[in-house]
Formats: sequence, structure tokens, C-alpha cells
Amino acid sequence: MKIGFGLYRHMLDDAHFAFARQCGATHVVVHMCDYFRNNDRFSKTDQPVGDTSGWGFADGRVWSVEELVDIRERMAQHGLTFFAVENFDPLHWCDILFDGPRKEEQYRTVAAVIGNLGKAGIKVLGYNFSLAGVAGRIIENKARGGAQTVGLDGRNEQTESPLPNSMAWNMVVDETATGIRRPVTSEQLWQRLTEFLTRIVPVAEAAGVTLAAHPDDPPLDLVRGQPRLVNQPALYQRLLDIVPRPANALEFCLGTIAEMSEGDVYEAVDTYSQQERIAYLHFRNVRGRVPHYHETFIDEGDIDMARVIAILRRNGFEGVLIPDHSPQMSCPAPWHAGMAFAMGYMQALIGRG
Ligand SMILES: O=C(O)[C@@H](O)[C@@H](O)[C@H](O)[C@H](O)CO
Repeated sequence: MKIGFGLYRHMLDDAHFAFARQCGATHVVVHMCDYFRNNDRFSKTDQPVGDTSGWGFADGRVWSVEELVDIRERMAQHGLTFFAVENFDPLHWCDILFDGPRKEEQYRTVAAVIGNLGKAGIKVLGYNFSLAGVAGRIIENKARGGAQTVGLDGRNEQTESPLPNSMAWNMVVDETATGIRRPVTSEQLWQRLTEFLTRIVPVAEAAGVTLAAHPDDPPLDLVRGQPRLVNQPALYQRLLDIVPRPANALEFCLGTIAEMSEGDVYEAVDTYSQQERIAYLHFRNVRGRVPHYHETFIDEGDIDMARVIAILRRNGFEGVLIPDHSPQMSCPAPWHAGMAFAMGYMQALIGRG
């Protein structure tokens, strides 16, 4: 098992690389999509949360081999491995998600993105096949000591307001578009995922890249009038079985799995790590289940994190674990302190960095 760190687009600098290494990270998961682009409404010091207007503005640029290699080489100077990219930019694939007119063009874009990752030596691409994206969460001071965290306290304006045509994956993809997205059925969503995996897993295999699926967070049935995909632990198996190949793997988000209304997080960890289909984990903790939960510090949630590590060890898991996100601590550096706390706990559980 390897301990990693997730860095957002605006954190790809020496200071954050040094901080990640000092926290014991050896591997980095990079968010190449700038969730905050052209959007100063929300603080960039933590994960994006947003409101009914979503996160930032997608730009759809295909990340070049050169820029990916530059990031990889700058990280390497700090003893860090560029392990994965997490998420497409919504403009790479919004018409794949919504079966729109640019679908075929976007399949070519997705193939180009994956091809460039492979050429740059980056072996994992996390993705979240989600129509409304990570939407609906609210900011609350519910973590230990009143620390700021995110969660859900029942359905709210964000989860209920219909998704506009201007948005996909909780970001703006066409600010000129008007009207509301036509509701998609759950079966249509699974059909689109089936086409996506059937067409793209071979592309990923040829590029030497593993695709890793994140579950839908919050794992409700509907968010903004659109169905959710993997919102129960057993549905991960349905996704894996569409294309039963090693390159069709999981970005296993422990927190999201624990938030789900059904299932047992320990059984899920055991089931999927036994199959060796977990590429990396979001090793974060929560309290409660949808529609009432909040993210917690790594040591104070419902999940016994030591028990999760014991299951992973028993099943010989050799992938990467990252904290994903942590509550913001009340100090001059809320994000850094929260991440350092989480990483220290992971180091103690998993081993020396
Ligand atoms: O569980 C979650 O929802 C998180 O993994 C996401 O907030 C994730 O950090 C973002 O979607 C970026 O991938």
C-alpha cells in the first residue's frame, strides 16, 4: 500500500509538492480539471462545494503530453510519483454523459486525453460518470471541535433545483445555453456507461492506462432531477462486470460508500479488494448516511479505518490511498493542517513514508 495526496489544479507548485512529501506522500493524484476556473465565489483553500450555479467553468482543453511530463518531472524532484489524474474536464465528455450532438467528437477527445496520459507515463485516470456531479453538499461546522466540513442535512435547493442545459457534472459547460436538461432515466445512464466502457477500456489498455470509477456523491437516487449511477455498494459490481478487464477498475471512495443508504463498507472493501479492481482509494471518514451525513476527521467517523487497512492488507492491496479531503482546522492554514492530520493518521496506520 502506498500513501498519496490529491492536489487541485492551482496547487501544482513546489510549495505543495514539498508539503505533500513532508506529510509522507510518495504518490500524487492530480486534478487537472480546474474546478474553480472563472469562479471566485468560493474559497480555493478546500474542495469545491458550490451552489446551484455549480463549481467553475469547464474549458475542455486536452492536456498535452508536455505539460503532463513537466508536472511529473517537477514532482519527481520532490520524491513524488505522478500516480493518477482524477476526472475529465466536463467539456471533454458532457455529450457522452448526456448523449448530445458532439458525442462522437468527444469520444475522440477522451481518447486523446487518455493517449496523452499514457505517453506521459501516467497510469491511472479516475473518473466520475455523473450527470449532475458532486452537487448538493453544504458547509457546516460539524467536525470535531466545530471544524468546518461538508455534508448533507436533508435535501436542499442544490439537490432539488433542475440541472440547467448550461451545466454538466456540476460545472458550467455552455453559459449561453438556456432551459433545463431533459431528465435521463437510470437505464439510459447505465446504457451510456456501457457504451463508454465498451469503447474506452480498449483505448485505455492500448495506452497503458487504468480507468478508475468514483461513485456518485452524494449517493442519493436523484440529484437535480437526474439519476445517480453508483449510489449503492453493489452497483460497483455492475460497473465492473460491463467490461471485466483490469483496466476497468475503481476509484474506491470510502466516504461515499459509507454514506450510502444500504450496504456495509467493510464488506465492500473486502469484496472489491479481493477482486484486485481497486486502483486507488479516497481514505476519508464520515458520520451518518444520506440524506443526513457529514464528513469528519479521519479518526472520528463511523468507519473503523484500522479495520479497513486490515482488510486491504489481508487481500494484498498494493494501490494508493489518499485522504481526498479533510475538515478545515481553525488555524492560519486550515487546509494544510487538516491534510497533515489525516496524513499523520494514515502514516501511523499504514507505515513509514
Ligand atoms: O467523495 C467525494 O465526493 C469526493 O471524492 C469528491 O469531492 C472529489 O474530491 C471531487 O469530486 C474531485 O474528484
